[in-house]
Amino acid sequence: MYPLLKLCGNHSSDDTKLVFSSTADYVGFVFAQSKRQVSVDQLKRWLKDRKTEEKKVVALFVNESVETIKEVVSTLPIDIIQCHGSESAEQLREVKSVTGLPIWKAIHHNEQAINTMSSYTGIVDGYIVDCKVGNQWGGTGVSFDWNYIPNYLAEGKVQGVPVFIAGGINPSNIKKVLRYKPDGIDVSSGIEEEGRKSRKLIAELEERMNRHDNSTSR
Ligand SMILES: O=C(O)c1ccccc1NCC(=O)[C@H](O)[C@H](O)COP(=O)(O)O
Repeated sequence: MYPLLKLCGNHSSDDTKLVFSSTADYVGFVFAQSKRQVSVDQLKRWLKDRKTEEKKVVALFVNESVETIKEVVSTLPIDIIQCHGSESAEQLREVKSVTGLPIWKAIHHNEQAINTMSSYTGIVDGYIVDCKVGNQWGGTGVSFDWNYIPNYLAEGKVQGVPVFIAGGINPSNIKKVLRYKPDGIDVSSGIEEEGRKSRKLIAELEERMNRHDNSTSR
């Protein structure tokens, strides 16, 4: 079984075209402050000619107000809201109740991370376990210690929700992370060349995940 694949941080019309022609299950767009930040108007244009029902579109926020999140998701065909900051369980409950959309929470690997995860039990619909570097919340290209992956997967199982592994995954190390059998993987920097999503790197990633057969039946 393949893990689910999320390709995140798409920030141009070309990136969007590429990831929609890939075998990714989820395509992610960053609304938070970042070199990959997108605006509602840009995304409206880029998604106009895409068959958005073929992929799930994920909107990523960092410590954003409920009002702004509501505005973004009511204007665009967003399927999932990903909160990638230090949002509390109560804040996520409110986002979920106001938008009616599934919520994924990023968990930044550290000694308290499993406790943090359990504080969201029953509220969130999935997790992205990522690496925090300095004041950057994500998209760093840096991996955490993958020996901890089984602990995160076990907590996801207890909660009955999928756990995606993120942070520094690329075509060269994908085989290693797949050995842990994560529910999903989330990649951004590892499929970029000169800051843009690369057809070649996406193809290499898919090749190493053996997802080619799948793409024809989607
Ligand atoms: O991608 C960003 O620039 C970003 C900025 C602020 C918060 C989160 C961000 N990205 C989150 C993602 O979903 C990435 O896919 C994830 O962090 C993995 O990134 P990478 O290590 O570059 O593969």
